[in-house]
Amino acid sequence: MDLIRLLLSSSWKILILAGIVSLVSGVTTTSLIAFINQTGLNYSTLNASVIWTFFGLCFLRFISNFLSQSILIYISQEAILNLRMLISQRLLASPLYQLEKLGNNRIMATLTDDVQSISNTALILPRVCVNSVIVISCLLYLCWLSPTVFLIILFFLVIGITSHQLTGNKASSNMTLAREQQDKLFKNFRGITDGTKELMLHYKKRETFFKDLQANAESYKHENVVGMSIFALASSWAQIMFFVAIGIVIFILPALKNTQTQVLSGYVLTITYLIVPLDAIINSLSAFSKAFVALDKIKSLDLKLTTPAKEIGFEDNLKLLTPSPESGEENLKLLTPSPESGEENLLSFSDSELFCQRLELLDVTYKYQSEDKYLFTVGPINFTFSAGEIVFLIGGNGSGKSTFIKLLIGLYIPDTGKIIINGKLITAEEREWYRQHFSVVFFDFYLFENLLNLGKTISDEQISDYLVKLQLNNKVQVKNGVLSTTALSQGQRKRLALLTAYLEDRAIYVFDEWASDQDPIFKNIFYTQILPDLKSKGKLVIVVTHDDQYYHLSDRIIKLNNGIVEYDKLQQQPL
Ligand SMILES: Nc1ncnc2c1ncn2[C@@H]1O[C@H](COP(=O)(O)OP(=O)(O)OP(=O)(O)O)[C@@H](O)[C@H]1O
Repeated sequence: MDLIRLLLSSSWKILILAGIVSLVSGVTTTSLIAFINQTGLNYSTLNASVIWTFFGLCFLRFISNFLSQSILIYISQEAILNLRMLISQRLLASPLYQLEKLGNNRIMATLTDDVQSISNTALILPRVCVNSVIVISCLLYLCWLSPTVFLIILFFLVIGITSHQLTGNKASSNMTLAREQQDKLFKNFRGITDGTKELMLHYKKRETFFKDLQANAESYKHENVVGMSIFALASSWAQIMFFVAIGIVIFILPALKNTQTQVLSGYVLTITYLIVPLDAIINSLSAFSKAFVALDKIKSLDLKLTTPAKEIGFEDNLKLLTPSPESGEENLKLLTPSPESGEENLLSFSDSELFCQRLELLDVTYKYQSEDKYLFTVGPINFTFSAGEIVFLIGGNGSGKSTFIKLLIGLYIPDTGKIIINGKLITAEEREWYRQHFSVVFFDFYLFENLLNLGKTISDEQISDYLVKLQLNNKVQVKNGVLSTTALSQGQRKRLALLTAYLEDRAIYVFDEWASDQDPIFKNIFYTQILPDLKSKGKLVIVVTHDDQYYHLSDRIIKLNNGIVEYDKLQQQPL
């Protein structure tokens, strides 16, 4: 509920307006029924003013109904937009280890399925609101017509709704189980997209994989069928309660109390009209139940969506997320920062701030940990790096090189120890700023087609020159800073990643096994031309490598073994 409050808090004024217009719409609907009831069945009172009043009410009902639905549609879509932005923003602000722990499947399932479930309710929410007003005003009208009839209807309404709620709880637990299966299904779907080649090649593997997928899909279907059927049962029961109520009013009431047929038909008209909106409300409850399951799932990601970023100690992107704790309003505004407000400038650091003379790591350690046990520890690590140095980081598989790199560049937060750049200690406040010193090509890099030339004035011609140097000019063109394609071989894509790093022109370069999938000629160019070129520009270059034939070209070699520095030596004859 906190989350819903937060999502709607930005549009509370429009929400009040929607409430007023919905009220007008509902009251007009009931007035129309009352009007038909009072005058329509009595032809002797028919005159011009009655007809004008009738058409006036029709017009008011049309306008207010249209307006209330439109406003509510706007509000619900705005809430979805805010939810998408909020989740994406908090995901980007979450510590890397938390995202790695959640895994891509859960994150993707939330960004697509959970947001979709909430979107579905957003589409029916306007109708539910308008229908609720109609039901309430019809009930009030009934109460005015006859308190006895009102009490009969209310009695059956309470029985219908209570029994619906009780069975609905059981259905919700099935919905929750179905949602759990959805996470597993997403894992299977990733297997299809990422493991297509392996699955195509191996019949047995494909068969086993498919069986697992089928089991998960069937389990998902089963839980949904059970959950939905329970809801269908509950809805049918609630609806039949209403017909029973009508039966009592028509068949039993006249026997107990002398009631005119005309008055009786008035009750029946009102009650019959009540059934349609009530039916719509009851039928939409299953969608709401699914949305609550989705909200719970989003909460379980522990992204702390409703807590202001400042209070939850997200060390990252603090400057991007500075909500006002009182209302949450500021939070939502900041989801779409406007250039005029200057908010976009908050994260742009001037290049003069981002130099690196000296980078020190003092007793830095990091532990991967699961609930109860430590899985792997890196450190304690003590290094001092200087500008214009080429450092090779070597070690066997699983020795901790990539973990060390993530620590060094500020993606992992050290458990103990200090990182100091140019004499400045890096604390939570500075971490975002600190990361801007690095250009990194990760082993599992991601290539953004259109994020090539950020904030720099580099012409397409200059970029084309780099493409020539990287021997990619026949494959890729650049127009307005956007690459024509990234559909290339793995080695060529890695060269494009290198181009991105080059254009970033940062103080420290880190390459995680960059050369491993380059051909011998380009591997040679990398070690003998590109690295010295960066060094000559005063960059600190850290290279994770297994290419021992080039070890002599570094200024310094650091070897890791089981997370600990095995040796750290300066080369006799560096480059
Ligand atoms: N997300 C993680 N959660 C838990 N343990 C991890 C995680 N990532 C890596 N590890 C553990 O940390 C150890 C070091 O991994 P790391 O990726 O740093 O090694 P590496 O030296 O880069 O290996 P390689 O040369 O194979 O890339 C591994 O033994 C692995 O078990």
